[in-house]
Amino acid sequence: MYCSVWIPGHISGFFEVCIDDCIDRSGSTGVGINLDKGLVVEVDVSRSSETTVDCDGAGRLAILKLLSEVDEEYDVNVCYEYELPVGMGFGMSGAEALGGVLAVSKAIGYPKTVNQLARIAHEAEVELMSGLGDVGAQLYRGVTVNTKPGAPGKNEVDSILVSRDRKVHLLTLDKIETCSVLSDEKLVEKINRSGNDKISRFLEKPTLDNMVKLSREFTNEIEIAPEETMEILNDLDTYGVNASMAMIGQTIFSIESPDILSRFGEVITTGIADRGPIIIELKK
Ligand SMILES: Nc1ncnc2c1ncn2[C@@H]1O[C@H](COP(=O)(O)OP(=O)(O)O)[C@@H](O)[C@H]1O
Ligand SMILES: CC(C)(COP(=O)(O)O)[C@@H](O)C(=O)O
Repeated sequence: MYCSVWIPGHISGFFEVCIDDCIDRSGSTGVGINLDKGLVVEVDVSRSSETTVDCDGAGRLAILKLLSEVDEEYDVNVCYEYELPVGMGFGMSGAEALGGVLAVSKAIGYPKTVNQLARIAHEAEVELMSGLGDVGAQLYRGVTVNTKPGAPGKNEVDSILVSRDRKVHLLTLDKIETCSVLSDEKLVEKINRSGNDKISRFLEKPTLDNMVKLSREFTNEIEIAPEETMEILNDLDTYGVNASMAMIGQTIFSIESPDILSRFGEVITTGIADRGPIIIELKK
């Protein structure tokens, strides 16, 4: 049994961490952009005497959680085709988890709604601290505004529509392990103070340009950007380019002037996703 799915990449511009004992209330609020580059997850599944899943991280945990709900045992072979780099703030761990459960449920014919599946992926992400709001946002297209934290179905995600020709330009520098930031209490306090202010101010003027501007203020205030990233952002200021850091990775994103951005390294240009997850192929 085989299934392949596609999940959009997601950049968070600013966010607030909201951890609760109950997974349905645990996650984040914040504003982000779903990209038309993302992750393809392919799974090959066969019946077995013992369940095995041959990948790591959020994808593995999410698939194991899903399979713990069924009586049969399966061998799951997982293959990822990353259209964006991992660990650089593109929600690839969320895409692994969401893509994994969507593909396996289809492959084994275990019917569940999108929110039921996404809740499992969200739970895996929150348990590993590899993401908080990505899975909830990745179900949608465009620019997402997460105003109530929690598992998909219990959270509240609004969005803004932007013209199809808007692009996002990305300069990827290095990885930052998401859980290393989220497990630092002092840092989370700083993130939450700043994030809360940016979300309110975004809602007063919900535009893509304002999103990038507020993201940049957030980046300045939370002080997690490594020196090289901050230097490039400051240089971009002198050229009048509105840019910020993708949370949480050493990636600079901008919605203008790819020519100026490319003076600092190779630039990836992507559109803004006009769809959420899709099933590419299913073979029983
Ligand atoms: N606790 C963990 N154990 C194993 N793998 C992990 C863990 N946390 C994250 N990962 C894996 O590390 C990679 C990077 O995750 P993350 O830092 O969340 O970056 P991204 O910004 O791409 O979502 C992903 O493949 C994810 O599944
Ligand atoms: C910013 C982050 C907490 C992590 O994002 P990533 O590093 O891309 O997994 C995200 O999940 C969010 O809640 O907005």
